[in-house]
Amino acid sequence: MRPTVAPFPATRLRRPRKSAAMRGLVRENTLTVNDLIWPIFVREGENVEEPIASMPGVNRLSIDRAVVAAEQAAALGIPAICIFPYTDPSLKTELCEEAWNPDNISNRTIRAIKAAVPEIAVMTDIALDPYNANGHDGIVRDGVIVNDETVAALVKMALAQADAGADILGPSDMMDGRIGAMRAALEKADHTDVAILSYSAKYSSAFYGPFRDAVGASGALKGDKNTYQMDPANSDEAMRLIERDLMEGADMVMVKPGMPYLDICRRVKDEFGVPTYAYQVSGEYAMLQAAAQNGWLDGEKVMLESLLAFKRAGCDGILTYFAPTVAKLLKSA
Ligand SMILES: NCc1[nH]cc(CCC(=O)O)c1CC(=O)O
Repeated sequence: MRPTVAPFPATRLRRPRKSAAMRGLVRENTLTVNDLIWPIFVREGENVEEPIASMPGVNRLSIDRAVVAAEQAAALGIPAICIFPYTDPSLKTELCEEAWNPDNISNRTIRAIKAAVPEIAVMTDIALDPYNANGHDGIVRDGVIVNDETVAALVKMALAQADAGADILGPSDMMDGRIGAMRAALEKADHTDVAILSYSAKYSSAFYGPFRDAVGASGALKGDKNTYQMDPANSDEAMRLIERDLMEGADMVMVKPGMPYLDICRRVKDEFGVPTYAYQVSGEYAMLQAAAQNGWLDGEKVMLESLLAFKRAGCDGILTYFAPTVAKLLKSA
């Protein structure tokens, strides 16, 4: 970069910060409603909005309420909604067959939303944990999460979601080879327009705790996910995973969690220049909400600041539980 700072007082870097008008003129990044993907949790029932204790302000919704949420999101201009299922414990098995049931809670929600609000993009989650008796993202044999058998199951899951009308598939399982296998299966099934947003750099993080409560996987999970999710110590490895998933047919890539991993977001954008997303995960949401509820932080301000930081780090969009709140704020601003 060429030097742009003449010696003081020729340069006074406070000049462009003098007023809101000046600050607006020199602002490098902005957060807009187009940057938001809203994750929601769905469950059985009718007219149900069940609070999740560790995620204040977030509810598990029955399908009819999820459709209303999608209508509200579309009215606010939110481009995409992402569906996560709370599965009845009686449907969880070792082989996770419910995951590719065309009529599971997730696939019925996709159909209901696409029928009522076709303009909103529907994203899904592809991983076995909500359907697995042991809470893992993959099939477990003799204590080992088996890769290739899991990929075969994930492909069935992906096809069922595409058949239900999903616009964006979100593989969050971290198995090897799953993007290529899904892409090939989608092509073969004539689902040529279904996008894959790969959770490529997904870390084995303690920030997922509240989410596991939300989908009812916390109690079931034995052990940790360290043999498939990434070591939080690594950064070069994330670049290899991103490149691998792009080469296998991912359209968009994700870094997860968000705020503690902004360095990874920046590297991905700089090295690959592809549509890059971050997930502001449940634990990040819980931290900000808890502090705001105690009056320790200004909730609205930290919400906006945390999301703007993702844009500055190079992200094209953010999955955030704050999506409807922030969309309303941006609309009224
Ligand atoms: N594979 C499931 C999945 N998909 C998204 C999240 C976390 C989202 C959040 O914490 O908000 C998880 C949890 C996990 O990997 O244990």
